[in-house]
Amino acid sequence: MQRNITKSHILIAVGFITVLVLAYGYFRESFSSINFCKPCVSSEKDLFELENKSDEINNKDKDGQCEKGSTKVYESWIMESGLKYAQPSTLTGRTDVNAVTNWNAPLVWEGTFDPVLIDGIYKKMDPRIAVVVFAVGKYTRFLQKFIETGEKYFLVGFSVTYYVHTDRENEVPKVPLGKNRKVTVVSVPSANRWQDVVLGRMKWATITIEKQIRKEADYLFMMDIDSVFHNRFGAESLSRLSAVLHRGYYKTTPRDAFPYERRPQSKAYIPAGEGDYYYTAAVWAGYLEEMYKLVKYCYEMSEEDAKNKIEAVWQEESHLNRYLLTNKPAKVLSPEYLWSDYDKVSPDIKVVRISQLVKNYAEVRPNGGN
Ligand SMILES: CC(=O)N[C@H]1[C@@H](OP(=O)(O)OP(=O)(O)OC[C@H]2O[C@@H](n3ccc(=O)[nH]c3=O)[C@H](O)[C@@H]2O)O[C@H](CO)[C@H](O)[C@@H]1O
Ligand SMILES: [Mn+2]
Repeated sequence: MQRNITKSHILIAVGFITVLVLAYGYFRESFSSINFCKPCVSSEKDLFELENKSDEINNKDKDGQCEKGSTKVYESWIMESGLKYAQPSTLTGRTDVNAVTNWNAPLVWEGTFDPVLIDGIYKKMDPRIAVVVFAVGKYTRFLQKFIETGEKYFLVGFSVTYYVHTDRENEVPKVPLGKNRKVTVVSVPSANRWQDVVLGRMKWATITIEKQIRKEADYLFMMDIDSVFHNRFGAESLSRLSAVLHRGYYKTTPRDAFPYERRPQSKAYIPAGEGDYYYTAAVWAGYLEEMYKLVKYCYEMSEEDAKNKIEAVWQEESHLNRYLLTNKPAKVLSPEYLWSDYDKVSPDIKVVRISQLVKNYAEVRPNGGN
């Protein structure tokens, strides 16, 4: 009897200790997560929500405060009081285009936002924007115009850093920059195939984000360098994840005719009957950590493909489209956010904000071709 009682006691005691240990683990996590980093927000009134508690904890400095930029900016929609702008209407607006996706995300066109208001809202959050571009081999020739026009039109008044990845550092031009804007040069190896540069962007961007950008930015843009800004490209482009409709397929192309990867052997495979839109890989953007996840995904999937001796039909663009099929973007940007000088501007494009240059593929690429 004595022995039985002792046994039950031991069992109860063990059970009790287990509960205590589990409870400790649980509460420890909750306590850490509610100890969030107020000093990271630019003012008391700017209520950035902070997520991903583990990142947040890891990034605290020795005073227990967050380094600026170590957390993600979560969007508050607080407007500066007294800002003057036109009254919004519930009845009038763009009727020639659809301004909302079927998952209820904004589809952004000229005329669907007020530039003063939207910039005002985002400026209040004071986000730091990273623009990741590659200029490998002869593509350094595009840097001057890209940065020069970027300074005129791209997120003017915001903090912007262009991370120029190149194998020809001495060819990076010195372009006069606005306040809180700079160029950071990152050295990458040369390549013999343009396909390797294009895909290599995913690898090198992953590395630069891990080593540097993560500490320095809240939003990240991935962009082709062979482009020129022509008009305002502002805060309406910012969201958790923003993708741009490819100008070639946005009007009437049936989804089965999108140039998705169609071979099941590739990780980028999208079967017939699926897909929303065809997005370009020449402009995509989002919260730094969301973009990190996506860039790394494209890198890892292309590595998987390489192991299986396959390369997706449009390289990282195919993987991007595969990802965005299941992970819907928070904003879809119209082709105003990447047009091409090869194409006549269509009447629904009221403003070309940035456009790809006509280039001699055979001359500019290391292995020619297009
Ligand atoms: C408008 C559009 O849809 N663009 C996509 C299309 O690119 P494009 O045909 O516009 O390709 P591209 O020649 O511009 O290459 C993409 C980018 O890679 C860099 N680069 C490329 C080659 C090189 O030798 N050095 C160098 O720096 C540079 O930043 C360039 O802008 O197809 C590519 C994949 O095939 C990518 O998905 C591009 O995003
Ligand atoms: Mn391009």
